[in-house]
Amino acid sequence: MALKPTSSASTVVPWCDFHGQPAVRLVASWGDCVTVLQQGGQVVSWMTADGREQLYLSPQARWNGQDAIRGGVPICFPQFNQRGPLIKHGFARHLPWQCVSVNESQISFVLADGALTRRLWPHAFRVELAVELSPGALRLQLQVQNTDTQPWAFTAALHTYVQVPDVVQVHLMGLHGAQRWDAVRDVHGIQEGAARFGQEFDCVFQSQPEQVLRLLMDGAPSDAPRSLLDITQSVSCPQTVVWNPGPRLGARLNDMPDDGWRHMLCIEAACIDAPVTLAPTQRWQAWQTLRCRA
Ligand SMILES: O=P(O)(O)OC[C@H]1O[C@@H](O)[C@H](O)[C@@H](O)[C@@H]1O
Repeated sequence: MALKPTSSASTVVPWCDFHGQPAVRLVASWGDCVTVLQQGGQVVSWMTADGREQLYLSPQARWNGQDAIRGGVPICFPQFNQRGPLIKHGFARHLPWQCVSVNESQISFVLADGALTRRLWPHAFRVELAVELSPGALRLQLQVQNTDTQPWAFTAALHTYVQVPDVVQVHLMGLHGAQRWDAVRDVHGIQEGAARFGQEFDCVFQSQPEQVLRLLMDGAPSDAPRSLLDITQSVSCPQTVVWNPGPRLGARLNDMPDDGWRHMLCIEAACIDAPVTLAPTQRWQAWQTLRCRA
C-alpha cells in the first residue's frame, strides 16, 4: 500500500509533505487554509484566517501510510465501526486516494475500486470527497457511486474531529429532544438539553429536521474570544454520532496522548443504522458543514 502522489492527467496538483505523507494544501485568498492527505482523502487541518486550527489531530497519530490517522476527518466507508465484516470503519481511510481537482476554493479526491479493495469487498465503486472553503467555513461533500453491474449496500460517515480547548467545558447544543442510543451503556433514550462531556461518550443520535448543532467552547482562556462552531449535515445522513473517549479509554488509545481526549470531540455526519443500497450507476451524496461563529 505504498503512497505515491497520483493525480488525474488534466490536474496539476500542488503536493506538499505532511508528516512525511503526500498531501494537498489549499490557501484561500481570504486566508483560510485546508490540508487533505492522500491517505484516506483525509482532511488533516483546517485553519481559519485568524490562525486557529479548528480540527484536532493527535500528536501521536501514526504516519506509516497505512494505519488509520487519529484526527482530522476520516472517511468511514463502506462500513461504519464494527457493523459488518470489514475492518473497523471500512478500508477507505487506510488507502491512497487520487486528487482529481484543485481550484481556488476546493480540492477533490477520489477512491475507486482496485485489486486490493475487490479482495476486501467485491464491488466496483467510486467515492469522491469535495472539500470546499468559504470564509470561516468548511464544507465536506461525499459522493458514492455504484460503478458495478450489481447493486450493493454500504454505510458511511464523515468522522470529524473538532479541536476544543477543554471538552469538559464544552456544551453541544441542538440535540435536545433527539432520540439517542448510548453505545457505552447500551441504553436508548432522548437527549435532554445540551450534551456535556467528561467520561467516555459514544452516542448515535437520530438527526432532527433542520438540525443545527452548536458547539460552545467555554474552556477558552479568558483573554480569548468565546468561540462557537455551527455544524450542519445533509438529510441523507439520518444519524449524528458524537464520540469522545474520556480519560480511561483515552489512556488506552496509543495513538493519542493521555490528555488528548480533552482537546477533541468527534461530531460525525453518519448514515449507519440502515445501509444504503445503490443500483448500478446510482449515486448517493452527503455533506457536513462546519462554520465558525466567533
Ligand atoms: O479508533 P477508531 O477506529 O478510529 O474509532 C473511534 C470511534 O469512532 C466512533 O465513530 C465510534 O462511535 C466509536 O465507537 C469508535 O471507538
